[in-house]
Amino acid sequence: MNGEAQKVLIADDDGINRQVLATLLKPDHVVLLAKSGEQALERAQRHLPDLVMLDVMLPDMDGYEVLRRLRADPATAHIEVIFITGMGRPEDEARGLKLGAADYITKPFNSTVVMARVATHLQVVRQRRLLEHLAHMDGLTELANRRRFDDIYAVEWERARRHQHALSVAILDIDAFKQYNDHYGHPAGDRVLRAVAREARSAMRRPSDLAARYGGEELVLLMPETDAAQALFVAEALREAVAQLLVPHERSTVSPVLTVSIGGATMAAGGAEDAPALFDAADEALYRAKESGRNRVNWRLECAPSDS
Ligand SMILES: Nc1nc2c(ncn2[C@@H]2O[C@H](COP(=O)(O)OP(=O)(O)OP(=O)(O)O)[C@@H](O)[C@H]2O)c(=O)[nH]1
Repeated sequence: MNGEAQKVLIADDDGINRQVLATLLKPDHVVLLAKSGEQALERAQRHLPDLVMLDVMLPDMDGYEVLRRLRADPATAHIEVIFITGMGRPEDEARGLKLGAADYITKPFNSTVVMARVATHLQVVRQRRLLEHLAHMDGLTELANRRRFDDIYAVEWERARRHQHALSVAILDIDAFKQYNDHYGHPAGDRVLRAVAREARSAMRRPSDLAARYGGEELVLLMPETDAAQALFVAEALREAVAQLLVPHERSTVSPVLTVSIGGATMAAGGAEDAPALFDAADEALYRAKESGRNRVNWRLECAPSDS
């Protein structure tokens, strides 16, 4: 995450200024260019740069208006903006900063100072991203945490409903994990949880798939645009992959090695269950997988389409 070059959008109607700034920034950053306010907004929305270097005087709208519009759109609201301008009066600078600009640089500028300020602001962006990432992550398994799952689940459920896509969700529970902890110790239990999490992560092949840690020893899998047959296949492969880790579990009544049970449910394209009902169906399927002997996958094949 830290190694990627950060994107800087330079919005200035003066070709020479654009060139000078681009030459300074190109060695270490991905540079995008815009000549007008409209172009700056369009590029910002499309490329989501980390930082915008914004001239106050643009032909179609002033930089303050560009900044206001960036802040008004949730997708671009958090992009850092540095004003870079010939208007050096303190009131101009105060106005820019009040609107939420990170910095204000007056022309003619000193290249070394510009570079240093850009580096400082990009560092802040990097640290903020890292904090956001950590806030969404479970520390033990490095999977997404429950909060992250709940957010993504709500978004994907709504997307599936709107576009009439299938949506599959599964809950995985380690079998006889209490006995594992009791017999092998909690640190060994943690190692096992991490190993199962690694398998869950690698079972999630598509970019929109998500594996998350839902609670103590429960993981959840979210598979958008995946019908019941495909999701069941993935879940079965994951169950098998965990068994194939061949982690000895002397106290399990299910198998001599560590196993998992998985319950899943699929909202069929056009189905109209609500998001909690789909999750409850997966939970119910997990309960049945446990009840019928563990080390198995149980699927609620299709959620009933709505009557309406
Ligand atoms: N090592 C470790 N154990 C955890 C963690 N979170 C929860 N657990 C343990 O997971 C166990 C869950 O136990 P139960 O809910 O009884 O489930 P189980 O023994 O797997 O029984 P079945 O699911 O019915 O097969 C408890 O012993 C918890 O202490 C964790 O982060 N690390």
